Amino acid sequence: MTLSCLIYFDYTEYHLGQLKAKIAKLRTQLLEPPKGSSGAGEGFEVTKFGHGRVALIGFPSVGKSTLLTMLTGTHSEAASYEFTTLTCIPGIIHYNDTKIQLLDLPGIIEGASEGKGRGRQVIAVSKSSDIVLMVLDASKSEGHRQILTKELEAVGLRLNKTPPQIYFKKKKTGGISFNSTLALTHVDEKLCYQILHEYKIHNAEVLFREDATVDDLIDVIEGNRKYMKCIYVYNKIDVVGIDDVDRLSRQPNSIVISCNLKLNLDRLLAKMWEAMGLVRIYTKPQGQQPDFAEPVVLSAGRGGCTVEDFCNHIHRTLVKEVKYVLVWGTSARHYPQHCGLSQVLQDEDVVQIVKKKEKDDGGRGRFKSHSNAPARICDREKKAPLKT
Ligand SMILES: Nc1nc2c(ncn2[C@@H]2O[C@H](COP(=O)(O)OP(=O)(O)OP(=O)(O)O)[C@@H](O)[C@H]2O)c(=O)[nH]1
Ligand SMILES: [K+]
Ligand SMILES: [Mg+2]
Repeated sequence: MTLSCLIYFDYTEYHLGQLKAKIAKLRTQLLEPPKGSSGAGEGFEVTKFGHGRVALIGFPSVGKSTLLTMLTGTHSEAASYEFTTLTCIPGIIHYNDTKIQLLDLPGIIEGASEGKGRGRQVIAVSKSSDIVLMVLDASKSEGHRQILTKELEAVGLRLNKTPPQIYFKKKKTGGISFNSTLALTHVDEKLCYQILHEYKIHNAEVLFREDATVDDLIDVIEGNRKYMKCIYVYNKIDVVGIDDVDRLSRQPNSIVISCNLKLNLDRLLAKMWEAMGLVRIYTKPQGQQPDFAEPVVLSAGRGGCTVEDFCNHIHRTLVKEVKYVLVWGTSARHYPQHCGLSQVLQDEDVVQIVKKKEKDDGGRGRFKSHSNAPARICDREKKAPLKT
């Protein structure tokens, strides 16, 4: 069913929508890196390493370098003057049997997205990361968080947001078909046409599945937005009052720390790990103990990490050979559970692949010694021991 828009838009609304589309278009053109370059620039071309990448973003002198040194042990010069750091400095965090690359970056200021300071390079590096830690000085203006969010939004980064629920597909013919599954209050058919017209799109299918805004529609048409998780890290809580600490720590996606007093750094690591959505899978060869020393580490992504993702990670042709898999862990209803390729795996699951030509050994040779098994599996086995 199509619900057309019931509200009345005046001229200003249409005009504003068109203007927004024009600005978004120009910005995209402006930000395109020159052909053949990654957009990062000298001092910023750091090779990816480990199971995930985290960027430290913030105003100058909020304590980014101090934090990198504390969390990774890699020294990054810290000092009381602004712009101490001028390039990208990588370090490694070892956490939960995984390696996370942490990147220290120069401080950025208002206007960074337009190239002020090393803003462009810093933002290009953040875009290549899996999550962002926005480091803020707890004693400074709270407006800093909004300024930085705006700078990152200007270059297509969307922090702690999910992609708009708008289906959009360009067509070769047929004109524009505009539909929605609910009443819309921000965009109507005419406004949508005008915006598509701005992009010289005359044939397309548009379906609104939520009451999205003009900005959401432009994001979907532009298609190059990056949706990332961001943790707001309020540093230097040693110099502010307890009321401020309390207030800041209650904000969503936020954590308060003090590098000087080594306060709350373990909680920061746990929060960072959680935000990264990594899934550790332990493999168990036929008739042998699981390999608890080195997990296969995958990113859960939006749809979760499936058995198929796991197989593809090991070898690209493996999927074709799989009859089914045996799974132990929180994703299994009973031990071991026979699963297909679509089973969504969870952190610390144990997986044994049974290939088409192989005989199922029933998961034998498992967990004789539980000493180094993931805690969740040990707990479960204590309650209902496995038959071997
Ligand atoms: N009081 C207090 N000072 C801190 C803390 N962490 C860092 N600092 C100080 O803040 C100053 C700036 O630290 P840096 O680590 O250089 O900050 P930065 O964000 O890397 O700065 P730029 O590289 O210039 O952007 C230094 O004098 C640090 O000693 C903290 O937890 N409390
Ligand atoms: K500094
Ligand atoms: Mg620094």
